[in-house]
Amino acid sequence: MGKRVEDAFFKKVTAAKTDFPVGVEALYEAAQKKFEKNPFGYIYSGASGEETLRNNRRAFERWAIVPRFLTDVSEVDTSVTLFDKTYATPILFAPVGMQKLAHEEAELATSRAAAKFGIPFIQSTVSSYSIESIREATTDSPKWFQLYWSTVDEELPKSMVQRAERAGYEAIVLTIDTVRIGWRETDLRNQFSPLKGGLGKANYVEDPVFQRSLRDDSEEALIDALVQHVHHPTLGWEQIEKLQSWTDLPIVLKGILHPEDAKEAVARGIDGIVVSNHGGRQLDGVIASLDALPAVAEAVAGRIPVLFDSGVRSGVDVVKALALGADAVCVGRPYIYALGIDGERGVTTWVEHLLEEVTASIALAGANSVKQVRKLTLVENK
Ligand SMILES: Cc1cc2nc3c(=O)[nH]c(=O)nc-3n(C[C@H](O)[C@H](O)[C@H](O)COP(=O)(O)O)c2cc1C
Ligand SMILES: O=C(O)C(=O)c1ccccc1
Repeated sequence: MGKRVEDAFFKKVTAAKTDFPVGVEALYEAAQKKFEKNPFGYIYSGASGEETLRNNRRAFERWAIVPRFLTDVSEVDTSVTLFDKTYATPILFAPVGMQKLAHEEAELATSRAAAKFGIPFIQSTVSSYSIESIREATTDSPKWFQLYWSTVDEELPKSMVQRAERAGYEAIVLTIDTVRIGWRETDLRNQFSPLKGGLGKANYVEDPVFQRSLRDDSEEALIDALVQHVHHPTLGWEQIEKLQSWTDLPIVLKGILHPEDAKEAVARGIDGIVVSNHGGRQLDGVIASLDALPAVAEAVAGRIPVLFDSGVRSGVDVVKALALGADAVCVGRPYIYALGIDGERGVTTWVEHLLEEVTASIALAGANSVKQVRKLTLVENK
């Protein structure tokens, strides 16, 4: 007898019909039906004319995989090693704030779903549940903390980093592309601001440093302080040096698009970067994230991990991003749609589909590990 091959597709297609939407179009449509108009607008939309949002997807469609055959792909190793830790898949959940917009259980549900697969959950500074309560919900699973700097009081980011460290988080992801919020026309039309609604306050209200910045105990004072702390237009390398002095955790800069910024990060002892344009939500008209990836990966030349996000919607997309130089890939909106559609169960089903597609795609491309995926040939479609 030869090796028995597990074909997840064959099993699924012959099993009882799944009631969860299959594929990105169906996921989007189901989410649109389920969500209220304004939160949905906030989640799906991009900045200004949404040129970058569209280009993030177009960039994926421009690349084509040139597969190899007649190699043994009976076993596919999807694991990756980042900062000396090995994770079962090359996927991470991108930091998405205020997940109560999608579901009452918010990050408790998404972090639990991620935990089932050993997927690192990157918790946002503006999450709906605090660092401590998410830790409680998912004690042993890998979690990273995304930091928004505060220009108003630098003791606040320091305090948050220390809380994340105490809670056993494994890395700090400093977002550098949100010195202020992008020009979001859908939200302007809808007059919608989740911060104004008090969402995203959980990490702040539980922080003693934040408490001392409140002028009184009104809801208005709280929201005012929240908005003040989130913006950080003076963020620079000087502040990053302070961050490095506060923690021994790996520091990852999220939002790199220029190879020179990537080189600077390496030179300054940064541990990792995320090539990202924030899902087209910040400056519209910037380069598609996937178009920025090859040059950034070349500049980094394997010295630190290069992560990628913005526009990943399928297992094939994951393979393309890895082949173009990413060491691992973050997904944003799709897991939030799945959360809104069916809570923890929805996110779990969506991840199952994604991972099965990742494995099938790697094998069909003629690779049997992430290392081999990174050597695949990709060409630009004519
Ligand atoms: C609703 C929403 C909220 C987000 N909140 C944050 C956040 O708090 N911090 C952060 O660094 N990025 C945030 N992002 C950006 C994501 O981390 C990620 O860069 C982006 O969603 C990736 O693109 P994708 O949605 O096309 O996968 C948010 C994105 C969305 C859609
Ligand atoms: O909406 C976002 O993309 C985002 O990153 C953000 C930034 C500050 C406050 C709330 C959300």
